[in-house]
Amino acid sequence: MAKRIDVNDVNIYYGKFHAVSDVTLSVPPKHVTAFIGPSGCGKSTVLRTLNRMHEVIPGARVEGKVLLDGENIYAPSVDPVQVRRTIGMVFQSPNPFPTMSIKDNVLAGLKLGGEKNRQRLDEIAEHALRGANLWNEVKDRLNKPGGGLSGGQQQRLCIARAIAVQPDVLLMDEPCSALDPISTLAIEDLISDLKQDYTIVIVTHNMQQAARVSDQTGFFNVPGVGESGRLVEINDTEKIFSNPDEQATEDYISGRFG
Ligand SMILES: Nc1ncnc2c1ncn2[C@@H]1O[C@H](COP(=O)(O)OP(=O)(O)OP(=O)(O)O)[C@@H](O)[C@H]1O
Repeated sequence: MAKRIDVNDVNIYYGKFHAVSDVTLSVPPKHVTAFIGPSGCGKSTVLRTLNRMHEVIPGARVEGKVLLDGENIYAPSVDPVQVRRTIGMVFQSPNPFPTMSIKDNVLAGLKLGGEKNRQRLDEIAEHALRGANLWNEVKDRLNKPGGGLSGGQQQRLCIARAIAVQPDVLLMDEPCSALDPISTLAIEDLISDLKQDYTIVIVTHNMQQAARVSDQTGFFNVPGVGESGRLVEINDTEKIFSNPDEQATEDYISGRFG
């Protein structure tokens, strides 16, 4: 079930480096939210705090609250592994297990969770592969290695793996940056389909992509080298790209910097 995320006054550190300052934003369910901004402004860092992936980096820490339908995912009683199941992530380069079969790749997260019923696993694999728009291309070779698929197919396999565990939210960190234009369009179409069921947050370098796929867009910026990144503005995508509130957003989207 798609859920809402509220980020309240979040500050993010790598050791002593204060990488991102004072981020407050809301991500509505069944919408696509895009994060854009110049390199190093903290887009991926903020994305990783939304499912506690940030914590796997030694020395990294977060202050503030991230609420999933009102529950703070950083509360001491919350298990970060469970958070990462509920809030799934798709990475920049497709990262299937290359020698593992296509089906087992899709089911990797579920099997870790202990599900053993074969018929149930087959149904879930088909459902996830259909959801990721890959079923027709792979249904006759489910037992062949995931590494044998094209880059775009591998990325859709990773999306199938992420949705197989039935998350509430999908985070995508530049999911198309390693893909050709046709595979990119396939993933963008898929994102538009997936938002019927999921809350989606995507980091992208490609402003046209943000304009094409997202409902709201957050623009991040960093004032200078070694300074903290900040969220300059978050608004409806149409507004960000036509009439943003902040001059810095206007300058960025019109190509004056970054
Ligand atoms: N593992 C890390 N250790 C230390 N500093 C890091 C680490 N990862 C990122 N940073 C720093 O945090 C800041 C934000 O980085 P981040 O990768 O979030 O930016 P970004 O906007 O996603 O950049 P890009 O568009 O280039 O991917 C940068 O100054 C970066 O050097």
